[in-house]
Amino acid sequence: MKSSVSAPRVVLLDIEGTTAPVSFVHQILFPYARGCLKDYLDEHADDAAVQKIVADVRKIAPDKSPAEQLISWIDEDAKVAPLKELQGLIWARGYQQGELTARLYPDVAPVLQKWSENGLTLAVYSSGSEAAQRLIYGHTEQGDLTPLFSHFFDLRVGGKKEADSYRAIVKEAGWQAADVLFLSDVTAELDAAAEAGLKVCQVVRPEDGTVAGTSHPVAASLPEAARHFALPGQEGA
Ligand SMILES: CSCCC(=O)C(=O)COP(=O)(O)O
Ligand SMILES: [Mg+2]
Repeated sequence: MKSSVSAPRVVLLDIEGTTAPVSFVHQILFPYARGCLKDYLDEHADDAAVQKIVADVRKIAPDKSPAEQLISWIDEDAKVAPLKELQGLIWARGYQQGELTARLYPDVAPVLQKWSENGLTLAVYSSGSEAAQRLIYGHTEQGDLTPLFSHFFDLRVGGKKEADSYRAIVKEAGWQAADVLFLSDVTAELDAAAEAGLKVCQVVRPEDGTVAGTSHPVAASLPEAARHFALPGQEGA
């Protein structure tokens, strides 16, 4: 009997914990930004982008020095737009100078290639800024993967735990919610996406120690997620 459930046409992917190890983000990227932050703010004090970031930080936290506030946010892993914008600017220098290379899980690049070759639309939704997303996929150990993606969504559409953010994404991209599969390691993000009508799957990477939830399908890798949703790229699941 033919299934009445349609296969996804679009795969929307979280980054940290889904395509890139938490350890790469927390042990490489965040410390790199933390170490350079004060010097970067001083050296780029005249740049319009930095001035906007500092003004945005002052609006949120008027009683603290912007640099100290930004460092506190890094330490708390706060998903705050001005911090994410600044991290993207700082990491750009690291990638350009060859000090940073993005580590993805080994299954990721082959599956993304396979999905793209088979006509699936691929998109990113991460708390990291669009610039940071383009950097990470532009400088992977497997080369530049940015051409595989049609859209890069960040906190400008809203927080990842808000259903309205997913509604805004499908509207902006002109997709039908039911055609989109969202992959993330975070249950609250999946709850929000499911509330907006997206298909969802939790990626539970053993290396990250992610705790599996009970309300959504679970996969230990992208090939396993492909198998759940009858997508190509199931080899290696
Ligand atoms: C875009 S790479 C850096 C990721 C990052 O800054 C972050 O906060 C991770 O958030 P995600 O939404 O990808 O889990
Ligand atoms: Mg994540």
